[in-house]
Amino acid sequence: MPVRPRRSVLYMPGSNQRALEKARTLAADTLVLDLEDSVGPEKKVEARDMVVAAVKAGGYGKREIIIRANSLDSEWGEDDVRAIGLSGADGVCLPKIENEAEVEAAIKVLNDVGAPETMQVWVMIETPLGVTNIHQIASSDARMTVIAMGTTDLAKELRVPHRPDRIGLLHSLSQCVLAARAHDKEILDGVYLDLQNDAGFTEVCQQGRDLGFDGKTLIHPKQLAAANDVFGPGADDIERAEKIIAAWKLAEAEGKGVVVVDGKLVEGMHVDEAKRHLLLAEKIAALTEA
Ligand SMILES: CC(C)(COP(=O)(O)OP(=O)(O)OC[C@H]1O[C@@H](n2cnc3c(N)ncnc32)[C@H](O)[C@@H]1OP(=O)(O)O)[C@@H](O)C(=O)NCCC(=O)NCCSC(=O)C[C@H](O)C(=O)O
Ligand SMILES: [Mg+2]
Repeated sequence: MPVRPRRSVLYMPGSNQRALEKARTLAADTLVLDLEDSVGPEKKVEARDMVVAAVKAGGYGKREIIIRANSLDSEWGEDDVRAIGLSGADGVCLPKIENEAEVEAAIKVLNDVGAPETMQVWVMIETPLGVTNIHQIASSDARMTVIAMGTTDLAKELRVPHRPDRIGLLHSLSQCVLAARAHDKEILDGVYLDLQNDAGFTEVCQQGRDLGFDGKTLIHPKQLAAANDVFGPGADDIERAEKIIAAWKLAEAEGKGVVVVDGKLVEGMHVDEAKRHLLLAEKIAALTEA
């Protein structure tokens, strides 16, 4: 899969015009314009029209634009997916996915409406059944590129408390990371709800990165800087990646398959990792270029 930065993925209610406007100026890699849980039933249709109009009006620069639809089994889901398919957004996010058939059903709606082939499908895993079936879900159609954890719903369904160490969620989170990697998908950590606790937010970002997530889903602009920092390659990573690649070139010229950099053994897989860090850093820089 091509490398694409998704360090910071900001949700906003599709019914909030000010947020849809403000998002054009925010340092988010991806925006998720929500039609599901943050929009009340009486505003669903209006919000759908608002997000489609906002995407068509443009002004979001190089930010990736995803629209979260209502479930296909709700009264709004199918019309949402149809409208999103023709909206010009980069993808549709499907909430509470529990099996591959639900993904295929949404893809059929996209294909029937003539959505571009490049339109991505994101799946949200936020129920015990979704976690249990994650390998089947992660192996579905090539349009399916990203798995996003819905940890608020999942914690409720599992009946686990929101603890700082997320002990009750760790098994599910790691299962989903494993499936994402096995099937070459990207995976995003869930949201952090306590907007007053900046230190706690940074810690949970670090935990997510260490568990293997590519980025974090967010609910407020104040969370962007820490997520971008934690999930981006830092200056140290870039310096080490450059050293590894330079040392590897020399080693190759000498016919060696291993080399030691700053006292640590480096082999081919470290070189691949170093190249990925540099590519990600390049793509991040490109996002902010005019
Ligand atoms: C949580 C909020 C309701 C707080 O909103 P507000 O009181 O307006 O915050 P501020 O006054 O601090 O806002 C400051 C400025 O930033 C803009 N803003 C705020 N939030 C966003 C946002 N998400 N995107 C874009 N812009 C935002 C305000 O407009 C202010 O701008 P300005 O006028 O220039 O001062 C609010 O943050 C919010 O609604 N957040 C998103 C909630 C949401 O989308 N929820 C659904 C997705 S998460 C989910 O569903 C969980 C998942 O499914 C699971 O199960 O885990
Ligand atoms: Mg949810």
